Amino acid sequence: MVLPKKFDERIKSQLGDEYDDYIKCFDSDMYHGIRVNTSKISVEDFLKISPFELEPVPWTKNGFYYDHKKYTPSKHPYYYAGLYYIQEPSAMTPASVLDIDEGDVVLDICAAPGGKSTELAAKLGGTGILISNDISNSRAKALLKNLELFGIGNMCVVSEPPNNLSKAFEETFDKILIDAPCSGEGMFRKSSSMMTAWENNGTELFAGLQRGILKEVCKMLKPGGRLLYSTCTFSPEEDERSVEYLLSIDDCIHLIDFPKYEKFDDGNPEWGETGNPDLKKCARLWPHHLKGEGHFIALFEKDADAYVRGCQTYSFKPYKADEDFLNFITHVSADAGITPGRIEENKGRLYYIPDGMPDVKGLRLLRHGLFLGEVKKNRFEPSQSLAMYLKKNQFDNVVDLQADDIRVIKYLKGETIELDTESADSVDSGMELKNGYVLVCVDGYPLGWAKNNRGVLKNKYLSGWRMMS
Ligand SMILES: C[S@@+](CC[C@H](N)C(=O)[O-])C[C@H]1O[C@@H](n2cnc3c(N)ncnc32)[C@H](O)[C@@H]1O
Repeated sequence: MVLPKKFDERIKSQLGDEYDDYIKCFDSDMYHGIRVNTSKISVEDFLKISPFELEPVPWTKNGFYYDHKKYTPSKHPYYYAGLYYIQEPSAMTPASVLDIDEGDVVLDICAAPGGKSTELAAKLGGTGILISNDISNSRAKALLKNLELFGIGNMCVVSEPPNNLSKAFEETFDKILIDAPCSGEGMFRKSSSMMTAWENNGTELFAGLQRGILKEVCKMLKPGGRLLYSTCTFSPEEDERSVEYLLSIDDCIHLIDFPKYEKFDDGNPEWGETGNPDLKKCARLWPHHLKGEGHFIALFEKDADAYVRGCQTYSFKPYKADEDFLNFITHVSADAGITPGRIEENKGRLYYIPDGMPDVKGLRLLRHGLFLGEVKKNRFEPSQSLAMYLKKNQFDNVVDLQADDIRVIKYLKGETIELDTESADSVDSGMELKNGYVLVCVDGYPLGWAKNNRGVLKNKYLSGWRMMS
């Protein structure tokens, strides 16, 4: 492994005696992990059905290592059911360190493709709101898909530069995550292209970007709110010195401690410019100390005075439901929480707007709330996101197949499937399958829609989500 020369010199001086241990890491493969989507399934229940042998990631409750030579979790039907996210284990740390309380309004400002947003959303447990942003529109599309796959409805996906967000969301958020664009030194083992990018860009470019983001983000945090800053790089300019930058521009913001796994290192005041001893409150994850690729984490809190500004909530003209939609929604149980008074219509597309949604008008939105489906001539077509949002028992016409049933793969590939009426595929005992929309599930977890006509299921799985070969 030939590391970029400038990086090699710097890391040698940073690590001193530990340099050789760090270099030895490149003799072995990177670590691979999955993180259980606790908004769909508890860790305990997932472990009962897990198709993979798993080993816990010691610093997060729902993270596990898997053997990537043995398993391909991205091809299993449970992945399509949104039961887990495939994530490098140290990247699981930021969202696990940022505590989320019921009803929080949360911003993930550099969110794509959603590794941390999906966990923040799961921690909200259907309460509050998550605003997930990424400056790159194409990356924000992948973010939206991952949030929808996770079954998240109380969210908004935005693609804006931070200065536009800070104009719209003054002191709005209880929690903010900045998983900053960085030089990615912790990704060198994952891909040698990261080293080429490092050589082309260096660390200064990212340090500048990070300061631009931090400057805007501190304006959006509520008094008493918490902000987590993370990178997957080791360079002091982007870690301790970015933290010092934030402390220098806002007197109300200070670093706070958080519980650290025993193999996390403290931040290093000597790598900053001010020698601020509080930098020890940050955490550094090094690949030669633990089973992960590396990360840097800093947790901040904004001083709270008596006054906490509320946020202006989104106002909309509630949709006057037409008959086709009303017919469909009778099949959805009330505990799914889709109250007709909070539905907005835009050119035939219906969105459920969760309570407490901030005013997002004027922003470049990819999604606000839960996309329910489209009203077409004489019919309502439910969306893929609605299928993923619902629990099996919240729809009254369900086909539940087992993961090893060949028809699951056929369904995910977009094929028509036939039901074996003899063996009663609809697991809901006594429930007779009706013609019309059915929620297709795998082992009790929704995958998408199909339209039943006497045991023949016409495939309605979203074409862009289909399983390839
Ligand atoms: C480290 S990645 C985020 C990974 C993501 N948090 C996850 O866990 O999947 C950084 C992201 O920041 C985005 N980005 C870069 N500059 C930005 C800016 N000024 N404002 C918002 N996002 C930005 C990039 O497009 C990139 O997707």
